[in-house]
Amino acid sequence: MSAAAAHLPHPLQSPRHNAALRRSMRKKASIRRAAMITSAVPVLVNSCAGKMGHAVGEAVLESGNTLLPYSVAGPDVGVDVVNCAGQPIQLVPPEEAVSLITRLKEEHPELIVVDYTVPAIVNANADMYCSLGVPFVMGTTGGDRDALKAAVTASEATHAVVAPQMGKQVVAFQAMMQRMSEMFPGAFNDYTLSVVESHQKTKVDTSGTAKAIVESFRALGVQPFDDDDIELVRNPNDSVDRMGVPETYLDGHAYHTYRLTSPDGTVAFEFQHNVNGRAIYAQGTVDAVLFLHRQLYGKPGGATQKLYDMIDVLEAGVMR
Ligand SMILES: NC(=O)C1=CN([C@@H]2O[C@H](COP(=O)(O)OP(=O)(O)OC[C@H]3O[C@@H](n4cnc5c(N)ncnc54)[C@H](OP(=O)(O)O)[C@@H]3O)[C@@H](O)[C@H]2O)C=CC1
Ligand SMILES: O=C(O)C1=N[C@H](C(=O)O)C[C@H](O)C1
Repeated sequence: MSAAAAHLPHPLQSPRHNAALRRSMRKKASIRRAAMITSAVPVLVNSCAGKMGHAVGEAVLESGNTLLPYSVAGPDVGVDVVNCAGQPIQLVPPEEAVSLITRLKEEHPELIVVDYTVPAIVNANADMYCSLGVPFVMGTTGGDRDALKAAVTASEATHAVVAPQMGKQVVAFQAMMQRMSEMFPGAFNDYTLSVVESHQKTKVDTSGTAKAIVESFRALGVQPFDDDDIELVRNPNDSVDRMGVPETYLDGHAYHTYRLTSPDGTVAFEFQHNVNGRAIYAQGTVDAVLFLHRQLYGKPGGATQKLYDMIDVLEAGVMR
């Protein structure tokens, strides 16, 4: 070493080097965090025997995440195995749900459950996931929604995304109506509301999305309107002739029209969201799974909320 160099600070101690070292350590930590949250998320979908569960199973695989090869199905399911994009999924009866989920949670500590079952069991399933401490995305509609949300909020060990609507653009419309009602409460005072929704004939309940959006119309001041006032179309002929549903989508469509009319009949507003197929819900569900996983494992301290909805997921900017 030359005499001049002997007077220079050792490179490992120079301020510039230390700053570079800190930058490099920060970058490595961020890469480690990113690796953790972009590694495949293990997902159990109940029930892959149903239409939405099946579509979500395929979307999980398509997204490069891990679809676990089991699914809790209904009590009367006629087959043992269903095929999701080439992957066989073993169907498990509801009475084996607790032991299955307990085992899967041990094997996959970052397990997230997705539920697309039936309104009659939505509360029982949510209570089960809460008691098992497994995070879940609840797409199933109906049941007692207040009790469902209260169960998640009160639960000690779990977190959930609960929403009747997972389609990004419909969620954005829902958020817009909610914002409008908060910004301009009473803007539609005394207007008359009518709502008609058409779905496949197998849908057993009233649209959960319509119910959620009607809440905003109530806050905007419309004349008394109960959820029971929502008109349901389940007859395929009416879906085609009256609502304009293409015949190819009779087995999977969701057409909603909300009409607001002023007290003297001189002003009218109409809002529509018409969805054919199930792709936007399946993709949104995967976005919700990744959002929940990121909340739980992607940041120091974990999730800040117990209960999220799809407006939270949309606001996080993570919907594709
Ligand atoms: N959040 C959103 O964006 C969306 C929500 N949905 C909602 O998702 C739900 C499911 O819709 P969809 O897939 O069309 O309905 P399906 O009837 O096609 O599927 C429901 C499935 O749940 C099964 N099931 C019944 N009981 C149980 C049980 N105890 N445990 C596990 N599975 C059970 C049924 O089995 P079986 O037939 O043998 O009884 C059936 O396979 C509905 O509430 C619907 O409104 C739908 C689309 C989008
Ligand atoms: O059952 C369906 O199909 C749908 N259910 C959800 C609801 O009830 O709001 C969402 C969409 O309408 C499709």
